[in-house]
Amino acid sequence: MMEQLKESLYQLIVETSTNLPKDVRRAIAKAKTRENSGTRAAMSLATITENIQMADENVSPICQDTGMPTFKIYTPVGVNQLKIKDAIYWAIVEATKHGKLRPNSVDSLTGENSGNNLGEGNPVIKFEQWENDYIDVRLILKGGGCENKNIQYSLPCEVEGLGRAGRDLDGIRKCILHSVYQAQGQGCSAGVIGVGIGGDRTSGYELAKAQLFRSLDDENPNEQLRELEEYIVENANKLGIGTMGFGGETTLLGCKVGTIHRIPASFFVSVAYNCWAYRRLGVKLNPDTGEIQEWLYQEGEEVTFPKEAEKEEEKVENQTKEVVLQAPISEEQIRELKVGDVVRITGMMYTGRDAIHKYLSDHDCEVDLNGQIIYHCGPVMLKDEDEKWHVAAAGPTTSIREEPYQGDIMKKFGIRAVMGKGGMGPKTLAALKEHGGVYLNAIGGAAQYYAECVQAVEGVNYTQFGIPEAMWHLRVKDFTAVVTMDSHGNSLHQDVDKSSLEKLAQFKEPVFK
Ligand SMILES: O=C(O)C[C@H](O)C(=O)O
Ligand code: SF4
Repeated sequence: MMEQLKESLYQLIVETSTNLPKDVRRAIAKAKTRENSGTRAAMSLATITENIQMADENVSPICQDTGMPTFKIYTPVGVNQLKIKDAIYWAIVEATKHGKLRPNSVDSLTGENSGNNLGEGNPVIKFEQWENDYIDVRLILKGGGCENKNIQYSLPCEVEGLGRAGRDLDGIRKCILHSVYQAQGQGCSAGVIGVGIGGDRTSGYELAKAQLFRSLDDENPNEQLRELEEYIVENANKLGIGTMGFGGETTLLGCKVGTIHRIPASFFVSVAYNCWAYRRLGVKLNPDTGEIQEWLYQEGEEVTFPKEAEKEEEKVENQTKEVVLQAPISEEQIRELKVGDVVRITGMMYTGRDAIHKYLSDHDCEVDLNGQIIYHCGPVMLKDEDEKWHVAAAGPTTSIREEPYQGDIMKKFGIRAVMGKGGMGPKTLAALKEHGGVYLNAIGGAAQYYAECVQAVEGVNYTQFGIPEAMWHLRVKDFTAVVTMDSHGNSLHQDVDKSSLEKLAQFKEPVFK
């Protein structure tokens, strides 16, 4: 029983990380039909769908951030839950060893990465008992970028763009619309939101996250909530934020709302935002043997995607101009770039994310970064038999976290380009103008697509910060990204934020009485 149980849980983890469920694939396929070919949105979606296909074929992580593994388990009375826990720990360690999960468990005080995804509070495992005669195990791998966009409202409140939100269905409606606006593209839109109405601050968020275990195709049995869910998806998609915040027709793939009782003084609306890389699967297990009896969320026809990212990239390039960037880059080259240009990077780039940015703000760098490109990325790395490193997954991380440091670091070390996703703020924009730099936006979550652009790992520094936080020296070829902030004070992110806030204000009038 134990061996089979371990194996079944291992399979669940691997499938969840590498094979996007069919209900999510259907929603993404539908979003794709709404975008016109030749737009940045169509290009992003083509990259995303090609990436989904590659992850499936390579049995490799869809996105490099394999999140905080969270299990929800129902067991028949009498089943030993401690044994299941042990089997999960084993499977998590094994999946990490094989590059199916990124080592993601970090000591909050020392910053030390445990290396195997275990640690105080990790993974999250929640048990319930039930009267059924099988074990139901569900797993969600929700990454950090979208987790950071979760938001909780306490009613009544004043909602930016929408005015007062009272303690009623219409107030709830305003909070949910606002939650989509405030996420912009930073949680790798188009996303899915789980909403919890009521509870306290903790159980409200729990409820919101539990909604993410519903199928995208289900229908809320509560008529008022069903209407609310439909309204939100329809109207959030009018905000024009689009895939990755590039503008476009689809901003939200789904909205699932649940409600629990509250106490008289509190009225919370909690929103859990999940990126398009909505990795959650489930299995029914035989309680005697541990064998998988059935996979969940996998009803219906296969949904596969053609490889057309390259074609869509070329279409967008033809409308602007194709620029090949190769470090070291001069200030003059950078000044020629404008928002909207598609660049292809060939040559070297260096990864650097949270720990590196903090460190470099008051230390020298072991690498000469003059004229170089910094990639906000925490990859999944694997070592081969010859002790050589290989990139197993390497999409961008949310850049805005580096906002306090970025401008100063670019100036201090002569960095000419930074690449990540979601854009950066006014401080960085001003520094790009002053120093001569650009911000490049890669497609969040497209970890397989970009891993294939990496030809060699030529070195690594700062491994003491852990695998995702180290500075990896990557030799790449044809690594495509869009200039979304240039050295002339232009920012696509600022523009989309402004126009989506204006659109949000159209939904001020009461809808649900
Ligand atoms: O940690 C990462 O690699 C990415 C993160 O999920 C993010 O969206 O910023
Ligand atoms: S990088 Fe994007 S797709 Fe990946 S976990 Fe973060 S938010 Fe999700």
